Amino acid sequence: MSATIIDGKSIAAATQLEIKSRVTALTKRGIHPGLAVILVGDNPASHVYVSNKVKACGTVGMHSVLEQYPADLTESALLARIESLNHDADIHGILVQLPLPPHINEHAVLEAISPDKDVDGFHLINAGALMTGQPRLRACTPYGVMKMLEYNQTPIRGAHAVIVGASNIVGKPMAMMLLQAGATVTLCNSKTRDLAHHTRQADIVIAAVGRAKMITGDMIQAGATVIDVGINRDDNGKLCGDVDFDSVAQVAGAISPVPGGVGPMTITMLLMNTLEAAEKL
Ligand SMILES: Nc1nc(=O)c2c([nH]1)NC[C@@H]1CN(c3ccc(C(=O)N[C@@H](CCC(=O)O)C(=O)O)cc3)C=[N+]21
Repeated sequence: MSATIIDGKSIAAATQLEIKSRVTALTKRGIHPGLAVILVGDNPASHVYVSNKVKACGTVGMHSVLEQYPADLTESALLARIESLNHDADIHGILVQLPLPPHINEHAVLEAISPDKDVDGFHLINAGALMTGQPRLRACTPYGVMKMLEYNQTPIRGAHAVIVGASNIVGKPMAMMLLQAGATVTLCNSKTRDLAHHTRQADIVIAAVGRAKMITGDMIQAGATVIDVGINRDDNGKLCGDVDFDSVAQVAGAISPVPGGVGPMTITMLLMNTLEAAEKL
């Protein structure tokens, strides 16, 4: 193995220290940053993620509330709850954990959150602001990936970045952030012909497809930086990413692992967004 490991856990810890001192400073001025997390239904993975987010708030000295509702909560009840949090002076960030039960319209819920409290960065206003180069609150996962690239000192200006996966929550905002930082961006999707042809030309590969170990060493240019956004279970039920770590680590210059890569950074940037939302006040 030759690649440098981009250790999301330690970058997350360092970033959380910075967040913590800014939270302390803000609290001294009488503003105590607060996050509300709403979980509807009983998806077991969501429970784990949500409790990790609430725990992380404690680590940086933020206030948090976790609201859990049964899977049959009506959409109008959820919208009413969001509206009340929009006006709650103790709450600076609102996160509604996805996925929602099928009877609830996800778009309607995301647009109901005040853009100033939309710490997921999923509201149309925040997505549009990023797209037009005036970023406000940014989607946490791609924001975290940018931090990881920065810590690794991966050159971005003029580099060719290939993103695999064009979702609204990762691929598309990732493309905008890399573009803004001066990369030439290729955004691949499930219909892309000859995916390996594209990934092999990349200085930076971002894997965000949701298919276990589908990016293999033969698809990577020697020395490239590879960031793995995937969270899957392999045949043995073990947590793994979209990148086949063992083969890619032989050729890449740097690689982020799963677990311990993008996941901890996603949570950290959620805290950063909540802090930024509170500081804006
Ligand atoms: N409104 C909303 N915002 C989200 O940001 C959001 C969401 N809904 N729904 C689900 C996904 C998933 N997600 C993760 C965050 C951290 C880890 C994480 O920290 N993972 C650890 C491992 C955790 C484990 O052991 O399962 C790691 O990669 O090292 C994983 C997944 C946020 N999401």
